[in-house]
Amino acid sequence: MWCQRLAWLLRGRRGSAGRRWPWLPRGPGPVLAVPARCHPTAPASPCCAWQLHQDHLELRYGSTVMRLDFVWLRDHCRSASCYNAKTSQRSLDTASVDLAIQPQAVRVDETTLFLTWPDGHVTRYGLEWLARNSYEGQKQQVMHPRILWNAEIYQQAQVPSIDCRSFLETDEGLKEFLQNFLLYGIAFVENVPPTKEDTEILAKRISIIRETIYGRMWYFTSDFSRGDTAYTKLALDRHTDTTYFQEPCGIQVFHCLKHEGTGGRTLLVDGFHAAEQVLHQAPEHFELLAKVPLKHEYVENVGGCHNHMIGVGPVLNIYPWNNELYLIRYNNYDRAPGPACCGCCPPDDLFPFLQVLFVDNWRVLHGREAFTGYRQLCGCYLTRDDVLNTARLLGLQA
Ligand SMILES: C[N+](C)(C)CCCC[C@H](N)C(=O)O
Ligand SMILES: O=C(O)CCC(=O)C(=O)O
Ligand SMILES: [Fe+2]
Repeated sequence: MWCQRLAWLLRGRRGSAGRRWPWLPRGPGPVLAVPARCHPTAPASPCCAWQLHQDHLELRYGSTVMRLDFVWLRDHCRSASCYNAKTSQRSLDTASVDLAIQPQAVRVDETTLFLTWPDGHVTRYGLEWLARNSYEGQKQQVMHPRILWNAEIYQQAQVPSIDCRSFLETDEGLKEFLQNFLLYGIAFVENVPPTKEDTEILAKRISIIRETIYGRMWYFTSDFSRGDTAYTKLALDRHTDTTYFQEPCGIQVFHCLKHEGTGGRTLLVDGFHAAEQVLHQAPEHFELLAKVPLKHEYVENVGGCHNHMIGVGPVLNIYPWNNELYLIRYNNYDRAPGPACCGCCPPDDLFPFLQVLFVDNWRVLHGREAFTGYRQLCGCYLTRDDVLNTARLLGLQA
């Protein structure tokens, strides 16, 4: 049961959350004078009918049957005194709504629901708006469309890299890039001059750079300037970064500026795909990975750098209200002493890259092969909200 529900949530659909608005009143209350019977609206809109119940209105609009609680209907009123359309903010004090409120009169025409409340206040709702914003309407929407991948799926999909100029200069280029990023959790920009400054321009096109203990834009090479394996020539097995932050960085940008030597290829694993495999093959392990909190820490005492960061959380982080997996925290290097963790990362996906790579650090694990010679990368972390904000402004579902 748990297993099945999670299976489709991994692919980014909305769950049938167990409980509806838990803060709404339930149980006996005054019964409406209007008997519960069906009110078809004008013959011109046969697709809409409604029925009053004790604490809610049932409204059928097209194929959507909505259960609209009276408190919800009063609270969401879009009249000028209840809602500021200029700021898109609610002005109504929700706490002032009588929890036993019932409308005095209800009318529905082809496009609009009209409610008159006991104090005479009138609320109007567009039926389209209700269908989009009601629980039932939202439940049907795909919240975060995703394509889960392994090496074969990703290669077959032939996801194009976006040209740097198109990314920087056109909304279409940026939108295509973000669509790929949202679907796969990784996306590439090609033909970027190999400098930190050019990489920064790309980062700023989609987000705000998240400054961390590593700085804002960083360079790194195998000089052990920081107390971390990333600053060596050693292989790095698959991991997500900053697991030792309370909120791990949302997105990581990598740009390989120079490599005179061998090896050093980037490994990428879609952690959500891996989680899905675990869910099917060993649901009890999935549950363990979702339940057992692990402590991660970053203890650094190298040169002038002194840091002690701690972040705690399970490997698989799941929203309790809809069972959606939203964040993977997996870094065996940075796991602090404590309970053991089950390895959860099946096959490796290998990517040589010279382009700028954007990685969803909440979903996709990265690593690298050991290498020889001089290898220099630059990059930065991005704030997740700002990337999603840019995507939404371009009309994408994020
Ligand atoms: C990316 N940059 C080189 C700046 C830092 C690397 C941080 C490495 C750390 N072990 C972690 O996984 O979070
Ligand atoms: O050197 C690389 O390609 C990646 C190193 C790494 O994991 C990191 O910097 O976060
Ligand atoms: Fe890393």
